[in-house]
Amino acid sequence: MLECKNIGFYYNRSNWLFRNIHLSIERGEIIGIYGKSGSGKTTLAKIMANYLSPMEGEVLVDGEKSNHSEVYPVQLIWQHPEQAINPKWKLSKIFEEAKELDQDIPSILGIKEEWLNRRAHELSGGELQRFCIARAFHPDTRYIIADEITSMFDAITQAQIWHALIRLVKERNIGVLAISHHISLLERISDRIIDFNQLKGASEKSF
Ligand SMILES: Nc1ncnc2c1ncn2[C@@H]1O[C@H](COP(=O)(O)OP(=O)(O)OP(=O)(O)O)[C@@H](O)[C@H]1O
Repeated sequence: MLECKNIGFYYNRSNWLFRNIHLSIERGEIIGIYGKSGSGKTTLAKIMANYLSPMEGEVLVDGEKSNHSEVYPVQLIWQHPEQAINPKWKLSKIFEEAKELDQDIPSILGIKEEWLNRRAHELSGGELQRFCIARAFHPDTRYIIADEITSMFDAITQAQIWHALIRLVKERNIGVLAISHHISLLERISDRIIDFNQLKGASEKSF
């Protein structure tokens, strides 16, 4: 289980962004989360993926705090794939770096052989995002935080990407936190849905 226990965070000492966040994600479960722009969803995602440290509380991954191992078991996928991939690299380098990736992952995600010889700016955002998703499926990954990962794409691309991602996480028993402003998308993909504002307001309740 991926657990947020009593998490509190601020960027500015005089103004807590949120406090008392309690949230648990089981392996194999997909939780959808929505909420007002600027409410702190991306910040919580960064805390859960160990990019930021909370001022209060702790994140436990299957009962353990981060041990700063090489590959963190919680992988974050961002909204903007073009910012997550070095523009100078040929895409084949993504897979050269991620040597331990299962062979079947690129084809499940619809990654075409011919894309591997191109650089990031020679692919569309939807094509590029498939590489970011593939890379997140390291054998050590147990949880994925998906922060608005398809919001820039058309409905068909969005459906294709989520269809593949759900197949991969269910096969591998990976827990997912999906952040989106599109509640209709969350309704289609999630096992349960949480309003981030409720999460922020719930001092005692655990989600
Ligand atoms: N590095 C930073 N330094 C200072 N303030 C920040 C920083 N990053 C984010 N913020 C502020 O923290 C608040 C929460 O931002 P965050 O990106 O977590 O919200 P969000 O709920 O994900 O928003 P959106 O739905 O628009 O993506 C915002 O007011 C934002 O301006």
